[in-house]
Amino acid sequence: MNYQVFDTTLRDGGQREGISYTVADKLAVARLLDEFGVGFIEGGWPGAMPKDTEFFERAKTELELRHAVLVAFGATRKAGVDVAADPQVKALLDAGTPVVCVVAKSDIRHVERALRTTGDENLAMVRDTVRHLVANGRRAFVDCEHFFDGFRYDPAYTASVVQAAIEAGAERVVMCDTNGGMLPSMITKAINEVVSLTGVSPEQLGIHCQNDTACAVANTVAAVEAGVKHFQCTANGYGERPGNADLFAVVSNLQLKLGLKVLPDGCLEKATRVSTALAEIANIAPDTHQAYVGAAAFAHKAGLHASAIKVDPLLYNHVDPSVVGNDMRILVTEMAGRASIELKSRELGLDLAGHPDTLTKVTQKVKDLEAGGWSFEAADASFELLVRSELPGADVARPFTLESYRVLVEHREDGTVISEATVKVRVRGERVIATAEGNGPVNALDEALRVALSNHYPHLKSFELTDYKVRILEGSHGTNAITRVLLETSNHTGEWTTVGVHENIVEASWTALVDALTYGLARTTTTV
Ligand SMILES: CC(=O)SCCNC(=O)CCNC(=O)[C@H](O)C(C)(C)COP(=O)(O)OP(=O)(O)OC[C@H]1O[C@@H](n2cnc3c(N)ncnc32)[C@H](O)[C@@H]1OP(=O)(O)O
Ligand SMILES: CC(=O)C(=O)O
Repeated sequence: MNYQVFDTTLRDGGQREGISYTVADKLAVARLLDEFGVGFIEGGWPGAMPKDTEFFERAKTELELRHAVLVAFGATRKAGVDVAADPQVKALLDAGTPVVCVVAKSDIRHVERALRTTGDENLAMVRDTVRHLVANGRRAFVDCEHFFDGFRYDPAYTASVVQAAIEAGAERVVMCDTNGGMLPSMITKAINEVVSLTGVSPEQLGIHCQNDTACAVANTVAAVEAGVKHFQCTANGYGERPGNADLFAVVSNLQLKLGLKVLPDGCLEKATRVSTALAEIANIAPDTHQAYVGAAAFAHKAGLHASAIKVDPLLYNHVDPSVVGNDMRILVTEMAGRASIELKSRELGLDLAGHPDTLTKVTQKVKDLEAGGWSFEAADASFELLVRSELPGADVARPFTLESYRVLVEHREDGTVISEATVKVRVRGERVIATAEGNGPVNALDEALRVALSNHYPHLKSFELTDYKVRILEGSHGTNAITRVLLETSNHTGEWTTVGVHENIVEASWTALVDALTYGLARTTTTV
């Protein structure tokens, strides 16, 4: 493959606030990145952190990579120090990777003020380090820190760093937008100028963009369009400050928009799964709105979109979601039209194509309910029950009818608070009264209802309430706010979400609870 996809999730990605990979995490991340087909995995800075040193040690026996080669990251030798005597450079060789990437100063202001040395000594540091690495059998890449800022300030000096690295044997010189302040047009201009100033081919250059202008992906793509074939990215854009160029967006753009083959066959469709798995390991909630791989990347809310999608999904999707392993979803909200309802119902296994009246009724009902505070967007189970109840010959068998319920909350002298609920229901012709305690009113109601239904529906036992979200919505008069409850229930076959809305939180919860049990029982009994 002509292109070098260089991943630095384990090095620059780890510089994101909140991420702290263990060595086991790092090994797991490397395996996933390899599965995704990247060509290079920068694993960390051996010698700087014990965890990174251990990672490279363990990688020697525990990592079997199919696509990628491992890269150790470090810095050029210290100013005034013999390269062979520099312990950081020695640690890079000890890591035993085929490739080493060293960061070098390429902005004369940094050389003089941060390194506190001369331009000539910095060039010698670059040359010595690259030659030493190459002499020890390593492929050497050089990350030119603050390349674009430096090139604007003193083009001749920055160009001389590039030339020094190439002449010493560096395979790639990577132009880093370290402060992330560039825009795509600035990247293109600088690359064209550096190529003509140095005579270095764009193919010998690489790109590494921080995301401080929110342009890291665009800047990376611009560099590739300018002829650069090595690009550095991180999974999900993790990295220092606002992060780096998101690997998944960059490779998807290059493959799907520019038609460049940057990953091995069959890898791009793993993007969504790998992105989510890497978020789990980083212990960061996946960004649902992330381009290409987010859960909402192909989620459509607007009725007009749905009506066109009904004709052809590509009318409102920039690519087929399956090419990156994602799915399209239709959201049902007050913005839905009949087409949204039809498509969402189809997603849930209900064909409403021959039921125009039902479509109209459900659409209006959703709009009316949402105006009153309901939200079906995240409550597919309640939506499905609503559709089924509007179908001709309504096919939802309610497992019980309610006569009444009552909940008491008791604060005892010793400070404990106990809730007790009594429900009176009719189940298959039988009147049942059941009472139960719980740690809160909703828990007590749930318990009491289960007791009441358990003889007729023994598999209710497997249902578990897994999430309970409450949102207080402003009422029109300020004082009469209403409550929306979203309830997530699961059993061994899956999970489902229901919604309830009322001025009274217990009643809102009861509505969501009844839908949860009704829906769950409909899925697990043949009687419904
Ligand atoms: C742009 C980037 O993101 S590059 C990646 C940056 N990543 C990290 O810094 C994470 C890991 N870093 C560390 O663990 C530590 O900073 C270490 C181990 C590398 C160095 O720690 P210390 O020796 O305590 O030095 P400290 O961090 O205070 O300062 C950095 C030193 O490296 C020098 N340095 C900075 N860049 C370079 C370079 N490209 N080549 C050589 N030396 C460099 C600085 O001049 C400074 O030297 P000094 O100690 O003689 O003043
Ligand atoms: C090397 C690097 O991470 C940077 O310059 O941003």
